[in-house]
Amino acid sequence: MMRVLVTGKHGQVDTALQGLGDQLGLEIIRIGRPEVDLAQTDTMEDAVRAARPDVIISSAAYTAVDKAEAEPELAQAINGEAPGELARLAKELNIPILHLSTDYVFAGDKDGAYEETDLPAPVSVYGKTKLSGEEQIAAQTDNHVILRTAWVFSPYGNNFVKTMLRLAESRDEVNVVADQHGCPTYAPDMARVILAMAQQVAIDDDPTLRGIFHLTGQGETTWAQFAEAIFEGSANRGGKWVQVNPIATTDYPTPAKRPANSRLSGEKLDQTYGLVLDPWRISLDSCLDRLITQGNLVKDG
Ligand SMILES: NC(=O)C1=CN([C@@H]2O[C@H](COP(=O)(O)OP(=O)(O)OC[C@H]3O[C@@H](n4cnc5c(N)ncnc54)[C@H](OP(=O)(O)O)[C@@H]3O)[C@@H](O)[C@H]2O)C=CC1
Ligand SMILES: Cc1cn([C@H]2C[C@H](O)[C@@H](COP(=O)(O)OP(=O)(O)O[C@H]3O[C@@H](C)C(=O)[C@@H](O)[C@H]3O)O2)c(=O)[nH]c1=O
Ligand SMILES: [Mg+2]
Repeated sequence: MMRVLVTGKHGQVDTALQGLGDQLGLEIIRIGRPEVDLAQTDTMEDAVRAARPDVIISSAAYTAVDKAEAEPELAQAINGEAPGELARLAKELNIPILHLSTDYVFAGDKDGAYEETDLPAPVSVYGKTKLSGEEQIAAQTDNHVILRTAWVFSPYGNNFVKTMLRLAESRDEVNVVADQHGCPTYAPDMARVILAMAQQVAIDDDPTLRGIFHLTGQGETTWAQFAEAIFEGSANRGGKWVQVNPIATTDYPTPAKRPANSRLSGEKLDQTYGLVLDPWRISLDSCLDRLITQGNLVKDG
């Protein structure tokens, strides 16, 4: 049975990995706070070795994009240094490491979807620290896969879908930016693809399976259109409908700058691994089924 070490114990992606791993009969060992604090890299080694992993999935991160602007050192420790230490351990253990990164490594001024060969140029502290993590992984071991994903949503943790459903409880309309374009990605769908990739790299040393891959839901949207789809889906399930007023980014000031276009191309993943994620609208239906129809919003929220 493959032993998979995952960083993060309460996040969207680590929770989805645990759920699917259990179904597939894989041994998923999650490490995180309080025992392992990625801001204290010396807390990691014992826990990683004790897990005797066949593969490491580095998912935990400092993901509060706006707050990171005020805490750059902490964000760098967690998003930059900790992945480097994990990759050093992976190298010592002679196992592959799969590391989650973000669309926010890009500046957002490209016309089309970003490919793996496009040059990152992050415009936020979060984006800069995540790029540093990519670089530190690559510096430690060739046996790595960097998975850039985006706009992650799920029934777990904090995400835009749950924020919108929560806003619906107190508002009849909501202003949402309509000039930022990206690809919403469903955590359980990511888990399917990530575990398939992990199983493949664990048994195949082909270098073309390694390096950077973009991993996002099919299709694209804006935050405003995403919000509209969320409220339509809510209304279809007997939940509340809220009017979305599309606004410009300049009318929604935030501490962190976000890319105007961070759409990612999934072509390399499809061509190399033959893996694609589901269209985000289909996955949104699954997510809303779990949050509204099955009434998990309060329980998980
Ligand atoms: N969410 C998104 O929209 C996107 C995410 N990504 C990337 O995907 C990965 C997974 O994201 P997601 O699951 O959404 O993240 P979440 O914010 O849902 O979860 C983050 C996890 O990291 C853990 N963590 C944070 N700080 C520390 C620390 N100092 N020590 C130990 N654990 C820590 C959290 O633990 P605790 O509960 O204790 O805080 C939590 O388990 C991340 O690498 C992220 O950068 C990329 C693109 C989009
Ligand atoms: C809540 C809200 C947000 N917004 C805007 C702010 C922002 O531009 C956009 C999304 O807001 P959020 O704060 O939910 O999303 P944000 O924290 O920017 O999400 C990012 O998280 C990190 C971890 C990533 O890696 C990215 O891929 C991306 O998913 O919507 C509105 O316009 N109206 C609203 O009511
Ligand atoms: Mg946020």
